Amino acid sequence: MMKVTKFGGSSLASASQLEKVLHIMREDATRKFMIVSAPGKRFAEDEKVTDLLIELGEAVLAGTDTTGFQTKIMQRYQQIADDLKLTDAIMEEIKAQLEKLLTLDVTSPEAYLDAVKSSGEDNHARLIAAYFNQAGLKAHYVNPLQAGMIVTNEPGNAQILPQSYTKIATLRQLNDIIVIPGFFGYTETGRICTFSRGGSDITGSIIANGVQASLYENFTDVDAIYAANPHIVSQPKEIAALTYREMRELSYAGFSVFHDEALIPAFKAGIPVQVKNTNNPTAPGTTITTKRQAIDTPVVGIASDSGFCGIYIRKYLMNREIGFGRHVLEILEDCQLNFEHMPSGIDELTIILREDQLTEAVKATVLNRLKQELAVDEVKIQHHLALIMVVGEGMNHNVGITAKAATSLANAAINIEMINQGSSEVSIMFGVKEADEKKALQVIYQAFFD
Ligand SMILES: Nc1ncnc2c1ncn2[C@@H]1O[C@H](COP(=O)(O)OP(=O)(O)O)[C@@H](O)[C@H]1O
Ligand SMILES: N[C@@H](CC(=O)OP(=O)(O)O)C(=O)O
Repeated sequence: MMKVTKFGGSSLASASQLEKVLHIMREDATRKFMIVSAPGKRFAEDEKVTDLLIELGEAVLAGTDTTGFQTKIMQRYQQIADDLKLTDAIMEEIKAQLEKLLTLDVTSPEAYLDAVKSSGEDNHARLIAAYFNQAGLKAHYVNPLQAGMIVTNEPGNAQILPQSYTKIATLRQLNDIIVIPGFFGYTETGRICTFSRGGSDITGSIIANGVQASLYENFTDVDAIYAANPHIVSQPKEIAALTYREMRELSYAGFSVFHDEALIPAFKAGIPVQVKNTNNPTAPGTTITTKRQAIDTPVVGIASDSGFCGIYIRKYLMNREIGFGRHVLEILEDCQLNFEHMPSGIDELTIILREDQLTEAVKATVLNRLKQELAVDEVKIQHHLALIMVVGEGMNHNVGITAKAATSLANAAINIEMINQGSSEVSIMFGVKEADEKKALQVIYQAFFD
């Protein structure tokens, strides 16, 4: 039995948090691989080291003063090192690593920013390994390159390459605790490339798959995954068990507690994922597996996210025009736009996408091409949409889920802009105006859980 244990930024934000983490790692000898994030927030208004590093990198690229950011970043590590009474050697190493960032090649700004961002986890992994050894728990820092994390060359959005897994499997032969920084890998040409934000969860899942772990533990700052975002719904129900599919839907739709891309590697190797609380490690947490026992409640969770828009297209007899949909999607592809949903009717089609992709120039191109090449009767963009996702594997045995959610919205006088349900029936999406997002989530939650 061998576990991969990932600690998020909030679990590693200060010396007192690191003491809890040491205790967690020490009390279970099967916790062999440890994946770490950069120091996160110690309190609500605090700054994450990753955010400070992004500001530092942007200042370097803009040629503006960087000393303020350098000082703040060094102080975060120094404070931890001082409180844990670590030797000077580790801070010398971190200082040298940070100084090196200022001398790196900036010809590719995106690649440069990734190198800067990745140092948050890299330096923290070095510090944590040093701390464990000083406390008498043998640990080794292993860089993602040594670990075999080879990724695509997509800065800020890397994906693991399949050949990585063979090398990762050899990590099983190493002794003691292996501390691997999360969030980044190396391209085939040896450049650092990070996953998307929150991507240390992805590293943990990849390592769990590669070493064939018996469990992937993900330690964070809540007792469990809740049925709704606790910042919007007060005291939501804890979820004891979820399937990979449910979790992927929920995390993609707004449950930021676990990265949606972190499900696939664990799922492919059939490794259960357990989300647990560093501040309350005896709480059972949430377990994510292929199947869960007793699907008694049809809905397990409700997620929401804002920042979407809809491109509404209407054309009489659209349904008879072969290739119409393909042509619309080709225009989106040419503009490098990702879309999320595509609800349609006989003479109409809506493409839902993240609003931040639609710059004025892209918007003009898309609208012009739709008008000219497809001779549509009407095309308009609906801005500021939020999507509410009602998720549960049990929904396909239950009639009336859509009606129940829609009734709760109607009773709260919230207009439904659109509804979409995939044929797998694991989720139903409701589009509402951003201004209605919180209220909509609260009333749908009440309808299913109160
Ligand atoms: N449905 C949910 N269940 C639990 N936590 C949630 C949920 N939705 C959002 N969160 C937020 O996710 C946070 C944990 O994720 P994150 O900040 O990424 O943690 P970490 O620092 O461990 O990586 C929680 O503190 C909580 O505010
Ligand atoms: N530090 C990175 C990666 C990460 O996973 O962080 P956290 O575990 O704090 O969500 C980020 O902020 O995006």
